[in-house]
Amino acid sequence: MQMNTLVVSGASRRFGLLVAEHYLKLGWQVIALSRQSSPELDTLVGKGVCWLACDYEDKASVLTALKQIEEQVSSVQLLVHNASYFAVDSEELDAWDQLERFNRVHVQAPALINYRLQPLLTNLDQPGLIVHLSDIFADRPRAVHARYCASKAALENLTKSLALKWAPGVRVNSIQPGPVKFLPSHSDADRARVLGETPLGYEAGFEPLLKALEYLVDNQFVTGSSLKVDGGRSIA
Ligand SMILES: NC(=O)C1=CN([C@@H]2O[C@H](COP(=O)(O)OP(=O)(O)OC[C@H]3O[C@@H](n4cnc5c(N)ncnc54)[C@H](OP(=O)(O)O)[C@@H]3O)[C@@H](O)[C@H]2O)C=CC1
Ligand SMILES: Nc1nc2c(c(=O)[nH]1)N=C([C@H](O)[C@@H](O)CO)CN2
Repeated sequence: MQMNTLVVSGASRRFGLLVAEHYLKLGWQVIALSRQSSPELDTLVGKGVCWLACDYEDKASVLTALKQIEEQVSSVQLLVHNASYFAVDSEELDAWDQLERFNRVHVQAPALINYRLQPLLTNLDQPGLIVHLSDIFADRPRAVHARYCASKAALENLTKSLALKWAPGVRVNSIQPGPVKFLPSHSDADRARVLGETPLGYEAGFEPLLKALEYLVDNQFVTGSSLKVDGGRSIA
């Protein structure tokens, strides 16, 4: 029986690393993309994960990774675009330059990879699945993150248009996380404020996102959908 193949970006740490580890344990062939590796990812490489350098801001880097993927596999069952650049609207970068960065990471690189790997994902018996990691802020933006939110909103729209375009051979869905895991840069005050705005009121970690991903993998009748995993923050 042919081995399932996962391609996941932003795999050096946090949620991307968890996804790579999870599917490796399930016996999948895992192709992990990131700008650099990490000690944790190196450990997974030692267990069989294929790491490819891929900078979502650099088209040449993405094209090189795509060539390497096409040389290694003849089909892909799951493609997870997790890579993300998260920042407030910059004082240093103007809207043009900062949106250039956000759009490359959240829109252009995912689109370039999706279009190129679509033939490897297409299967009428068991459609390949593309999952975009989006954000609840895509639908209900935060002023301080206006440019980040705009790029994630574009990713949401791309999710739906590609789901229409490539059905029934490929399914395309997004996951919209809420405050699942803070960054070290988040102050105690930030954390308290955010959790105060979240009805379930706690930092859930990445496991709920993994459960959402598994649901999308398992449920063959879901495409063009966005799954919110946010402790209720988007309705507060
Ligand atoms: N954590 C949370 O609470 C929330 C997360 N999300 C979304 O969920 C996803 C996972 O979240 P989380 O793990 O916290 O994300 P991170 O902020 O940890 O970023 C994910 C990865 O993106 C990679 N990355 C950044 N820039 C680039 C680039 N130019 N090219 C390639 N990779 C890049 C980083 O790896 P490296 O630097 O090694 O390249 C990093 O490992 C993200 O898409 C995020 O936007 C949404 C809302 C809330
Ligand atoms: N790439 C990332 N995007 C986002 C993160 C993150 O850690 N990495 N975190 C959030 C949370 O909503 C956080 O800001 C708490 O509200 C949004 N996007």
